Amino acid sequence: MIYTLTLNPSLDYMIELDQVALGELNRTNNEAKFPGGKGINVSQVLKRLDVDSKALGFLGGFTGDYIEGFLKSLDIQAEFVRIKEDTRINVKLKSETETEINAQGPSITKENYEALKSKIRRLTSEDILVLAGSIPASMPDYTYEELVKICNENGTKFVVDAEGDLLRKVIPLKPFLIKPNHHELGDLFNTVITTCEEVIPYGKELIKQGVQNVIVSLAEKGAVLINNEITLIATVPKGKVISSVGAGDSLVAGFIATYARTKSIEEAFRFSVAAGSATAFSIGLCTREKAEGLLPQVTIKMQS
Ligand SMILES: Nc1ncnc2c1ncn2[C@@H]1O[C@H](COP(=O)(O)OP(=O)(O)OP(=O)(O)O)[C@@H](O)[C@H]1O
Ligand SMILES: O=P(O)(O)OC[C@@]1(O)O[C@H](CO)[C@@H](O)[C@@H]1O
Repeated sequence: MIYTLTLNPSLDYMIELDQVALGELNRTNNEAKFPGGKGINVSQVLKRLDVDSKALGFLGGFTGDYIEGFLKSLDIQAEFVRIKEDTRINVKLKSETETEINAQGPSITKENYEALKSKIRRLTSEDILVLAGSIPASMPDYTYEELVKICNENGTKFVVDAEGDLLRKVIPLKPFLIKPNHHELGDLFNTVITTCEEVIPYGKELIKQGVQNVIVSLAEKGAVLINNEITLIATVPKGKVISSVGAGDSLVAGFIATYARTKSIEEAFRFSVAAGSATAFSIGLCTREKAEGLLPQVTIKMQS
């Protein structure tokens, strides 16, 4: 079974305005609410690709009820630890450019965390755990490290989509896949990366340090996959970006779903890029049809 873990889910409140005038009253042209948080998005895209998963994490308050109800209506299995405070609300503002304001998240008690850990302890070598997104500010930055050590004890494969120290600390623990974007990769190595070619030496260094597969996304500039055997560079489809929220999560879901079906890294990478772009070109997350429609535009080049 595929499990997704969202320790800091969100109700994503998307608002569209022609222009934002700071310090003035602004009125929207359009608004929408979505259940969000990276792991929850991965579960939603997996569902659209006909792959079942179970969503884990923390949910609380009216925002937590909304997300739980929404997942239920989509027939996505979920087993969240209920917490006292409200799940956060993240604001996604679309005007001439995209701006995101992500909240820090609720307090998590020791009991909440213990309850979560006991769920992770039940996973086996047949399972895969996707740890995605930030963690509530009240939790320490070794949280993912602690959780993936439990995975390693039980032979559970794991994928991490996170940034900064959360990501850094899991690298030696041999994740099956990590998916930093080029900014996040640059942060890991204290440098600035702007092209697919510049990604390669840093990606290879991550493989040396223990990562099994790394996909680095560079939005419209392409994506790079590196493992012990191959380095692949993908072109990205062209189109009108409606909202890129969840594009990275769709890439992760597209990769996992296709790899599970075909065991081909190259096919999985190609579909993952199409799925990421299909989301960027949609309101909300991609559909299977939209991703498949973009596949012919994704070309893969093998690098030495
Ligand atoms: N402007 C764009 N045009 C086409 N495809 C895009 C664009 N932006 C994102 N994508 C698609 O989405 C994938 C992930 O995008 P990106 O590199 O922005 O990841 P991310 O920063 O993790 O995304 P996010 O955090 O917004 O979910 C890209 O590999 C690409 O397939
Ligand atoms: O604050 P985090 O956890 O890093 O990111 C959370 C978030 O921006 O990621 C998803 C898109 O990838 C959104 O649904 C959500 O609001």
